Amino acid sequence: MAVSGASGYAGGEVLRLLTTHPDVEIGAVTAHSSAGERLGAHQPHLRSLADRVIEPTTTATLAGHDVVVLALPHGASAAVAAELGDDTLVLDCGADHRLTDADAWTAFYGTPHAGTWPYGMPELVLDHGERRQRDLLAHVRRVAVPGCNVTAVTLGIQPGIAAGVVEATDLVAVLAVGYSGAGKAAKTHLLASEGLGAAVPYAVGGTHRHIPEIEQNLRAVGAAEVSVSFTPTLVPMARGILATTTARLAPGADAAAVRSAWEDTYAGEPFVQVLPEGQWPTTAATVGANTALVQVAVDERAGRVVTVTALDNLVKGTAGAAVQSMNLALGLPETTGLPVEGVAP
Ligand SMILES: NC(=O)C1=CN([C@@H]2O[C@H](COP(=O)(O)OP(=O)(O)OC[C@H]3O[C@@H](n4cnc5c(N)ncnc54)[C@H](OP(=O)(O)O)[C@@H]3O)[C@@H](O)[C@H]2O)C=CC1
Ligand SMILES: CC(=O)N[C@@H](CCC(=O)OP(=O)(O)O)C(=O)O
Repeated sequence: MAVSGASGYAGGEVLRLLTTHPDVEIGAVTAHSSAGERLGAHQPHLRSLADRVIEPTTTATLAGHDVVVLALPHGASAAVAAELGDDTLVLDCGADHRLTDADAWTAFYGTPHAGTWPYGMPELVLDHGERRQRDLLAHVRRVAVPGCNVTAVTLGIQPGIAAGVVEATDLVAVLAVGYSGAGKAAKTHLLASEGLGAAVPYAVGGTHRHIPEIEQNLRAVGAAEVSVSFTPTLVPMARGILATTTARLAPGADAAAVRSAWEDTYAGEPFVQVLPEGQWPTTAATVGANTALVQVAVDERAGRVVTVTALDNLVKGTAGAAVQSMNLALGLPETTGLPVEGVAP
């Protein structure tokens, strides 16, 4: 198996998970400007791979691998994937192949649409619970790994939409997000003097590129019409997303129906846990784990449901989702090689 973008945050996290995956042998590690350097210079925490040499990302270096993970900047993956055979399993951690609507892609990303691949969110409820997305991932050879913020919002609110206990036309999502979500290349995000001790909103006012992806997911769950107001805020932590999503309670729904919608949706899910009533998720409890922690409550006064999801953007938000989808595509047990325990404090 090859990992492209191996010097970056997402590629590094894929490699960390693969070092303990029993069915995977790590082959080429490739990147761009760091080609020719030791992997250990970029990923000093990956001791067993430290002496690997980063290769350039070319057809030749990726050829001959059964599985290729692409963790490249937006726009770079389509050309690379086109050179890989149809029998190679390619998992794209970038956004290029997530959206089905080419117009929505162009509106939010400003480039031509590269196409649509099977979507790598196994827990996504389809058609009000008839199926889950995992049912569509067996034997696929292309996977679009979801956006990390998208995963947090979708997992948080989808039980209410599937069960019809919330309205999907007035969703408000506000997120606290860690800096690693922006990637190593985002140097402006790394000015410690500005970032430490500050909460910094970005992509405010309906401009964030994850909005059409969230709406696409919630339509797949069963919402006829979806509208989401989405506001992320950078907070001084390396990893983590805490997504708070609120929605109007549907007519006739009550707190008991809301509780059972959330608990029933995630009862059998290995990587999504609805916490006991009254206990709220924290990002700290998910660091390093392929786990999303979810809680829900009804704000009777406001007539709204409030759901909070915490996850590690680099694990359940990217690399863990990639490995989970890889397992499904290869016919391996879905949980293979994926930690559910976090690191604390
Ligand atoms: N960080 C996160 O939480 C998440 C990231 N993702 C997605 O994963 C992808 C990677 O993100 P992330 O790891 O954060 O980014 P980084 O900036 O940390 O890493 C980018 C990687 O891509 C390589 N690269 C840059 N340009 C090219 C190119 N033209 N051809 C080949 N390789 C190139 C870099 O190599 P080099 O260093 O050698 O130049 C580096 O290995 C992005 O699409 C991102 O949106 C998705 C979900 C969450
Ligand atoms: C802090 C930060 O900037 N986070 C990124 C998350 C990126 C992500 O999930 O990946 P894709 O870009 O592949 O969709 C953001 O909000 O855009």
